[in-house]
Amino acid sequence: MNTLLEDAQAAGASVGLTADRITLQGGKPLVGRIELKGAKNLVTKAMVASLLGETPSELRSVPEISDVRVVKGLLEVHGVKVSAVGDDTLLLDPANVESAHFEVIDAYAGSSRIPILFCGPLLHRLGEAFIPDLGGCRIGDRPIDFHLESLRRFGAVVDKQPQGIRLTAPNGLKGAKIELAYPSVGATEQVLLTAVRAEGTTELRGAAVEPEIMDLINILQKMGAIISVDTDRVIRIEGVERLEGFKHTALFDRNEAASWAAAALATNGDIFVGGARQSEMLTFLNVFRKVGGAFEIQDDGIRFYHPGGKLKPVIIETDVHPGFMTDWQQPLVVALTKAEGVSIVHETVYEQRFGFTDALVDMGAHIQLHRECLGGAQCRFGQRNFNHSAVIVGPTELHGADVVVPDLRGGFSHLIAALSAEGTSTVSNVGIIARGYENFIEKLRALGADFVLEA
Ligand SMILES: CC(=O)N[C@H]1[C@@H](OP(=O)(O)OP(=O)(O)OC[C@H]2O[C@@H](n3ccc(=O)[nH]c3=O)[C@H](O)[C@@H]2O)O[C@H](CO)[C@@H](O)[C@@H]1O
Ligand SMILES: C=C(OP(=O)(O)O)C(=O)O
Repeated sequence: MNTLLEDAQAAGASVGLTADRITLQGGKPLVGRIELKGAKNLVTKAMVASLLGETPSELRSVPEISDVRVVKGLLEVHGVKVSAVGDDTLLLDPANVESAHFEVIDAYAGSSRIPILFCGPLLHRLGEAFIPDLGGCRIGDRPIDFHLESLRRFGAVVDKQPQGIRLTAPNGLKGAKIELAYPSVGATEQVLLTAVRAEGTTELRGAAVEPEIMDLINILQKMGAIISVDTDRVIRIEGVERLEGFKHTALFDRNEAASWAAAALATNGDIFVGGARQSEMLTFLNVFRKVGGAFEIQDDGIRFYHPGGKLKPVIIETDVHPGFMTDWQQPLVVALTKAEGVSIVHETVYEQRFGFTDALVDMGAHIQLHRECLGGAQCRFGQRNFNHSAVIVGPTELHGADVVVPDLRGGFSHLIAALSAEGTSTVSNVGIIARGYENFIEKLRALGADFVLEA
C-alpha cells in the first residue's frame, strides 16, 4: 500500500499541483466568490454509469479533481473512450468495452473507492470483472461486505484473490430482494448500477437517499431505467434489456459548498459560493445559522458570511441523509473552536474521522476525543475502542503550526485553521485535497488568502 505522502503526491500531480506543502499566513478574512462544479460523489459514479449505455454519454460540470482522473483511467483501461469537450464536459463512449488484465488494472489499486462500482456494469457487459484493492480516505475500516453480499444475491460469484476481487456471473444477473443493515451510499449505488440491467425486479430496503444518489437515479432514468423511490428508504428497480447513453449536468458539490461556508465563518470572512443550492443543504444551513453564521440564498448560489458577534456552540451528530453529513464535520469543527462554549460532535458514520483534530490541538484548540456516544443519542458504535465523539471548548485563538493532511476533508479543515490562526503555518501533503476540491489553490488566491507553495 502507498504511503500517505505518495497518495498525496500522485493525487496532486494528476491535476497539475506540483507543491506538497503550503505555507500560509493566517488572520486575514477570506472574501470573494468561487464557483462550484459537479459533486465528486456524483460525477465519479455517473462516469461508471456510462458503461451501461449502448451509446455514448455526455457528462457536464465535471470538476478537475484527481478522483475524476482515476475513474477516467479505469474506464480507459476497460476500453471506454473518454474525451474532454470544452472546460468541463466529458464524452464517454463505451463502444469497445473489454476486460482489463490484472497487470494493467493493478496500477489503480488503492486509488479510490470507485472501482467497486464497476462490478455490476462489467458483469453485464463482459460476464466478468476484476476489482483492484480500494483506496479512499482512511477514516475507518470501510468494509465492502454489503456490496459483495448484494452482488451474490444478484447471482454473481465472488472470488477474493490476493490482488483484488474477481467476479463472474455464470447464469447472468437476476433481480433480488436486498436489505442493507445500514443505509450505505456505496452499497446503494452498487445495487442501482447492477439492478438496472438485471433480469426482473429488485427491491432494495434500507437504501441511502443522499442527493447524489437521487442524481444518479436521474441519470439512470435518462438512460432508460425504471426506478421508483418510496419515502421509507425502499427503492424498486425493474430491470431492462437495453440502456442508452445519457446527457446530464452533474449536481453541485454540496460538500465543497459546506467547506467554503465553514471557511468564511472561521476566518471572519464572506464567500459567495456560486452554484450552491438550498434544498440539498437544508441541514447544513440550519447548523450554520445556529453556530452564528449568516447566509443569503440567491438564484445562482449562496453567500456565506460571518455577521459579526460571537459564534455559538452546538451539539451535532453526523448521520446519513437527511442528517448532518459526516463530510461536513471536519471543516465545521474549525469554526467551532472559535465558538464561545462547549460544542460536541458525535461521529456516527465512520469510526476514525477525528484524526484531523490532532493538528488543531497543535494550533491551540481545546478538543478532547471520547469513545462514548456524547451529545444525547446512542449510535451503532456505542462505547468502542475508538474515538467517535469530540468535545470542543472555545473560543480559542489558534496559532500557526506545521501540520500534515491526513485525509480529504481533514486537509481542507487544516487549510481553514491555518488561515484563521495567528502567524505562519505549514500544511503538508496538500495533494490529497486535490482528490475532491477543484483548483483549491486558485480559489484560495481569489479569496485573498496569503500563502506560498513549496515543492
Ligand atoms: C465516493 C463517495 O461517494 N464517498 C462518500 C460515501 O462513501 P461510502 O459510499 O464509502 O460510504 P458508505 O455510506 O458506504 O459507508 C457508511 C458506513 O457504512 C459502512 N459500510 C459500508 C459499506 C459496506 O459494505 N459495509 C459497511 O459496513 C462503512 O464502513 C461506514 O461506516 O458516503 C460517505 C457517507 O456519506 C461519504 O463520507 C463519502 O464521502
Ligand atoms: C470520504 C470521502 O471520500 P471517499 O469516500 O472517496 O474516500 C469524502 O469525500 O470526504
